[in-house]
Amino acid sequence: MTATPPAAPAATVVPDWDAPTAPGPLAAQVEVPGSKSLTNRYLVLAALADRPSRLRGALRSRDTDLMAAALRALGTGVDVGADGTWTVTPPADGFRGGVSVDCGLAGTVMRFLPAVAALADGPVRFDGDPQARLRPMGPVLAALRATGVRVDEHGEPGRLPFTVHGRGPGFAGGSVDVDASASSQFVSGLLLAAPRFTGGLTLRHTGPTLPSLPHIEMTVAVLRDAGVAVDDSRPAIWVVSPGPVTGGDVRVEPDLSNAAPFLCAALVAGGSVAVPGWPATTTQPGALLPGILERMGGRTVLDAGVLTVTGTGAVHGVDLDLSAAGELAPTIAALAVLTDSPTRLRGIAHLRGHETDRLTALAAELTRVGGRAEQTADGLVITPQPLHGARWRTYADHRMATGGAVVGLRVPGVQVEDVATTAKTLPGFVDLWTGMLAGRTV
Ligand SMILES: O=C(O)C1=C[C@@H](OP(=O)(O)O)[C@@H](O)[C@H](O)C1
Ligand SMILES: C=C(OP(=O)(O)O)C(=O)O
Repeated sequence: MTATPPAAPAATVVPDWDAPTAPGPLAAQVEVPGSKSLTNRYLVLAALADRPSRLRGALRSRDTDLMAAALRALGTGVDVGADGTWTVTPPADGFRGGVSVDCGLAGTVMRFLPAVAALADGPVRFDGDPQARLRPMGPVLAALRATGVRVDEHGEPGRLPFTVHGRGPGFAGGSVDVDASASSQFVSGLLLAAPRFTGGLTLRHTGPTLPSLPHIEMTVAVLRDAGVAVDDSRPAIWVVSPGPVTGGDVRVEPDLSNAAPFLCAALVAGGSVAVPGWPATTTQPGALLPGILERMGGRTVLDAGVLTVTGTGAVHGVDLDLSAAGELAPTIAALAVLTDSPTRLRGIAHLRGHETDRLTALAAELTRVGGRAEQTADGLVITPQPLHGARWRTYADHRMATGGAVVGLRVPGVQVEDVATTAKTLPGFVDLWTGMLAGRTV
């Protein structure tokens, strides 16, 4: 008799997703859900505000659910109505300590909430997914310590897990030097809570580079919209005055970075993809997409708030500094392997500290499908080659998954591992993608 090994529990088996090839030129409209970055900023500001707020068009996803859960643990009321409107009620008696925050893999949760926790009336413990424990946190913890907050680290220095010992509503804030070359979120997180420090905050960036400047401008813009005085007149120095954060109603823009794979599909397959709700002006780094896609062979038209991208199937390589918009890099890198000339992406060394080491992950997966992809000190060089199907690994990274979908449009047999990881910021991704390929309005 042969002994059969016990079957693995069914729940651990996640089937790969066969990325569909494009059936022909596209003619689709895709309604992209709300911006992760704006939703999580508005949630934090609403929790710090002087009255309840309502968020319309907010993103419902793992990262925003984690932010809501953390703010609830700290004593904030966060309710999602049947029509998708979020109501946020700040805690009447200040933030509650003695609680834990699960950051998942969300940079916005792990970087935005430690400064809020400094206002809590006791210790707040932070932890997250195994991969979250690899993401850099040190400059945030050092800045809090420099202003008198006790922080206990429980693992590797400068990483999750750690405990912030809240100083209560009388926390003074002060003046800090922060090296934010590894993530703009170090700056954003400290600035967002700063109006509630009794002395406000002066923050000076000291590092050699500063990625994702639009995301810092987004932070300054949402603070000003909430009535907070922010002086950003000197380069790399921000001064936030103490004062009330005005609550109220806000509408969240669509997530332009999540629009990227859909818009890229028009270049790869030919035809057109339209995204409604495209803002005329925005601080989202996705605002750079039309210019990038034009350089790569697309035509873009913004008319009455609808961005339409039209392609022919011919895609060209580019030399691109993506430091302002690093979160677009996985999608652009996936597109770049389908071009007729090499691409160089620069200014994105900090992607090594994203959901995964994205430069290593992209080089590995683009090579696995037959492309040539080499890492440089601050980016990637991608040279198109004849491609073939393969299992596309995703490393728990939503943008690796959507990148695999882009490659699969042209390359038969791309099987995307754990496509459900897209739920980090875009839970309905597969339905939107298949709807787009069927030429529907989705
Ligand atoms: O503040 C934000 O909402 C974000 C800032 C950026 O982080 P980095 O500066 O770490 O790249 C971006 O990549 C991330 O997706 C969202
Ligand atoms: C870098 C990203 O996320 P996070 O907010 O977790 O840093 C991203 O969404 O590309």
